[in-house]
Amino acid sequence: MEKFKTLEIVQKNPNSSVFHLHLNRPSHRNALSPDFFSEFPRALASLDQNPSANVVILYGAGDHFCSGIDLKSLNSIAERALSGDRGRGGEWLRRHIKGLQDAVTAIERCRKPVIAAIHGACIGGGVDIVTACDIRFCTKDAFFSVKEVDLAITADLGTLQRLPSIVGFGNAMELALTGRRLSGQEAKQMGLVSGVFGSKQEMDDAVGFVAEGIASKSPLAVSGTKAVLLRSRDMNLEQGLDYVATWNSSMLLSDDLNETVSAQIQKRKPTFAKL
Ligand SMILES: CC/C=C\C=C\CC(=O)SCCNC(=O)CCNC(=O)[C@H](O)C(C)(C)COP(=O)(O)OP(=O)(O)OC[C@H]1O[C@@H](n2cnc3c(N)ncnc32)[C@H](O)[C@@H]1OP(=O)(O)O
Repeated sequence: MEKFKTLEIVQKNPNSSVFHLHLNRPSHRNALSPDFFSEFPRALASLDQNPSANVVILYGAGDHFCSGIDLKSLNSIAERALSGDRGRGGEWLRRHIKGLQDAVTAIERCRKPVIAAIHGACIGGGVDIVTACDIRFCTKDAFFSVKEVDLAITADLGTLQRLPSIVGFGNAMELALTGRRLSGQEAKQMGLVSGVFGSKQEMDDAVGFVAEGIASKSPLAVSGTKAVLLRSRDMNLEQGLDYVATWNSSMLLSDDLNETVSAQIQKRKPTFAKL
């Protein structure tokens, strides 16, 4: 497995198909550096391609989940964009931002579900990341902030596009315009997270349980559910129904379907081939 500077992939239990991906720069509160943006899509692609991995849990190492963009990297971005011709600098900046967006969207490109387990701060770019995740849980001491507006930035790595369908348009607008801190408890009430836990250990245990449950299901059906829900989010009802009919016309009649039916009749747990 590739070694990363800003990330660590851990398979806690060799018999489990749940893999952990740690944002691993705790001395900087897991601030998102240029190295992170090149490593993150590679890490997710490797998990996508790893037949032993069915589910990924995303954690932050140390006291916080993520402190957002590495503030020092913003200077070098500005310097590069402002050196030389304005138009060409702007064109470079547009491509650069799209590259950063692409790194976050790697979460959605991963066919396996990615679950965010959030403790401490989840700020700015951290919110971009967790809103691209498939499920979110947090501790009661977690806090969230769509902080960009306070740095004179229009958030540009996905929060403004993904947050409204998670918490509703009005809540997303209020959070993004104020940049205010949202507590773990309020994040649960708003629907940003599916559960809030008293301690990190409690969250780790509960998230591990949820992940193992998903990992025990047909990997084909799980990846199909992720793919179809994500595409349907961006389509109207008719297009979404058409898309899932086409999807299932090629993937419904799998060995996994026979296996689940046989297992139910034989009162045993089903086993599935890897994806
Ligand atoms: C093209 C643009 C694309 C994307 C743009 C995204 C925008 C954003 O992400 S906006 C959000 C930016 N982030 C912040 O404003 C958060 C800043 N950090 C904090 O508020 C706090 O550090 C904390 C996360 C609440 C944690 O507090 P604490 O535990 O007290 O740690 P500190 O002592 O503050 O920090 C320790 C150490 O980490 C460094 N650090 C923290 N955050 C960042 C960061 N975002 N970038 C770079 N470095 C960071 C901090 O400077 C300290 O370093 P020392 O060298 O030890 O002093």
